[in-house]
Amino acid sequence: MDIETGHRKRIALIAHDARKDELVNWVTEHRDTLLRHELLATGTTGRLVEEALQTPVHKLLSGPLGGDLQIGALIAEGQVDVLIFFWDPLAAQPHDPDIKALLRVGVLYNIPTASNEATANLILTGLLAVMDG
Ligand SMILES: O=C(CO)COP(=O)(O)O
Repeated sequence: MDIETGHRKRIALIAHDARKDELVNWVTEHRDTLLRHELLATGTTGRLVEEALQTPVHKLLSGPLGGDLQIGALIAEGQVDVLIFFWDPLAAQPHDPDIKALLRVGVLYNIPTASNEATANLILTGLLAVMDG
């Protein structure tokens, strides 16, 4: 897959079902900043973000069907700059091994990763602001 490179950063967005509303609210709040970058997401999350922002999102498979692994592979290939992953701390997921694999490569490749709004805000206001010059 070719994700546009250059000045724009590639931001992967993922949320488990119990936290999708939280992610949709967050992307809506930060719409102007996010629209300056390239967005990719797991299937269902991507559809919701597209609807909320009215902008195209590169959608991978749904998480339980391999979407986490696809985003992990893109991280390994150097095609993701930021990972925003609102995972569910209260419910077991059937694809837990895939989630672990994604989080593992995120650490391995030193990808700024947020699992909650507080950290996601810091990444946007800090890291992306610096990146944007
Ligand atoms: O399960 C997910 C991440 O582990 C998210 O997948 P969806 O965005 O397809 O719901």
